[in-house]
Amino acid sequence: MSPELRPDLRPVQDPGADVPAFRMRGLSLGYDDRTVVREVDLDIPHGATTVLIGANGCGKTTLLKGLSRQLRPLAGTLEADGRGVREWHARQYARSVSLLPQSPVVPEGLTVAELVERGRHPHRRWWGAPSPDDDAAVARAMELTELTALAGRPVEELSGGQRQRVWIALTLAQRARTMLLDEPTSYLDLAHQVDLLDMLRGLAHPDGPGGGRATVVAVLHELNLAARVADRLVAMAAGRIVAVGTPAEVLTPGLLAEVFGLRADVARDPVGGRPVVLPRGRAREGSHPAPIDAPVFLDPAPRAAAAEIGRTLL
Ligand SMILES: Nc1ncnc2c1ncn2[C@@H]1O[C@H](COP(=O)(O)OP(=O)(O)OP(=O)(O)O)[C@@H](O)[C@H]1O
Repeated sequence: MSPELRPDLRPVQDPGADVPAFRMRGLSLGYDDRTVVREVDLDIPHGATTVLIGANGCGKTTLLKGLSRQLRPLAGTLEADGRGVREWHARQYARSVSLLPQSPVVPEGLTVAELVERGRHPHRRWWGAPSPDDDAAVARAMELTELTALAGRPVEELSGGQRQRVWIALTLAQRARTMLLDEPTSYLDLAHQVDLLDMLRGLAHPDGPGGGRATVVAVLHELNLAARVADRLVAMAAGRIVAVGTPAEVLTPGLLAEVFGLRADVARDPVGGRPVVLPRGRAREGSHPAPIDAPVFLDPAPRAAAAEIGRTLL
C-alpha cells in the first residue's frame, strides 16, 4: 500500500457546512460500570465557541473525554464530522480534534519548544525531520502564547501559568480544526485569561485568523469569562444537559440556582451587552447566606474557602 493511501495520511475531508463538529444521541459515558454522563442529545456546531459550564463533578471533563475518544460510549452514538468516532483512524482524528487536558503531566527534560513540537506529531512520520510547516506552526503557536523568549527553557522550571501556556501552544501547534479545552485558563493571570479567550474566539470568528472554520469546545468555571467568549453555553447538572443557548439565554438567576445552588443577580455588561453574574450567596435551604458586603467570588474553590471561613467565624 502506498503511504499516500494510508488512512492516517489522507487529508481530512471538509464535512460541509451543515455537518456539526459533534453529534451526540442518547450518549452515556462513564468509568467501568459507573455512568457519569447520561443520555445526552446535543449537536456542537463548527465555527463557534461552545462552553460547558456546571458544578464540580457534574461530568464536563467526562464529556470532553468522550469527544476526544479517551472514553468509549457506554450507550448511544457519538459522531465527529458526520462519522462515528470509532470509525476514525487515531492519527487522522488527532489532526482533526485536539485536546488540552485538565492537568497534563509535564514530561521530564523537555524544553518549551520541544514540548510544543509534540503538537505536530499527528502530522509527521516518525522517522521524518520537522517540515517547514511544522516549524512555522510551532513558532506561530509560541508567538501567540508569548513563549518565544522561553523556547529553550526546561518546562519543569516554569511557573504554573507559563506551563499552562506551553500546553495551549502545543494544542494550537496541532492545528486541528476542533479544539477541546478543559479549563484552559487555569493558572493564568487575568490578562492572559482574557488574551487566551479572545484569541480562541478570534479563531472561530469569520473575521479572525481561523476564518470562522475553527471550532472551540471549552470547559470554563469563570462564568463571566464564559459569557464573554461563548457563542453557545451548555449547562450540565448531574451528568445531563440542562440548558443550551446564548449566554443571555442560559445565565439566568433560575438556572444559576438550579445548576450551582447559587443565589445571583444577572446584570448586563454595558459594553457588548453580555450577561454579568453577581453572586449573592448560596441558594440552598439551610446554607449560610454570604454577608451583604462579603467579597464576591465566582470561582468555586475560593467560594468554598470563604464559606468555611464564614462558618468558623459565625
Ligand atoms: N477516572 C475516573 N474513574 C472513576 N470516576 C471518575 C473518574 N474521573 C472522574 N470520575 C467521576 O466522574 C464524575 C464527574 O467527573 P468530571 O471530572 O467529569 O466532572 P467535572 O464536571 O469536570 O468536574 P470539575 O468541575 O470538578 O472538574 C465525578 O463524580 C468523578 O468522581
